Amino acid sequence: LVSCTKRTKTPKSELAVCRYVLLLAELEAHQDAWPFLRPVKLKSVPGYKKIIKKPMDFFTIKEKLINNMYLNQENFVIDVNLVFDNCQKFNEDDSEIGRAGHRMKRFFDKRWTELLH
Ligand SMILES: Cn1cc(C(=O)NCCN)ccc1=O
Repeated sequence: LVSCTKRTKTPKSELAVCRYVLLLAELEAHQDAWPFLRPVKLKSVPGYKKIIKKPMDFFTIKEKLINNMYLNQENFVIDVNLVFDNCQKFNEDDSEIGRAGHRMKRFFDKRWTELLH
C-alpha cells in the first residue's frame, strides 16, 4: 500500500490509507460482519438486484482500497455507509441481518471518530 517510489502520495493520504486498512480489518473481524463480507448473491436473494441500486460489501471495499481507488477519505466512508444503508433498506430492523447492520454501523461510527482524533 505504501508506495516507495517518487510517486508517493502526500504523507497525509498515506496515513489516511493506513487508517482505512486498519478500520476495514476491524469491520471484517467483527462477529456481526458475516452478512457483509462478500457481495450479496443477486441470483439467490430474491428482489435484491431490483431494490438495491448500488450493492456494496467489505470485500469490494478492500479491493478498491488495494487498487488505490479511494483518493479522498469521503469516498471510503461513502462506500462503508452504502453497505449499512443498503442493509437498512432491504432488511427489517427486527431481523437477524437488520440487527447485525445496526450493530456494525454503530461500531464503525465509533471507531471512525476515535481514529480521527
Ligand atoms: C447484507 N445482506 C446479506 C444477505 C445474505 O444472504 N448474505 C449471505 C450470508 N451468508 C441478504 C441480504 C442482505 O441485505
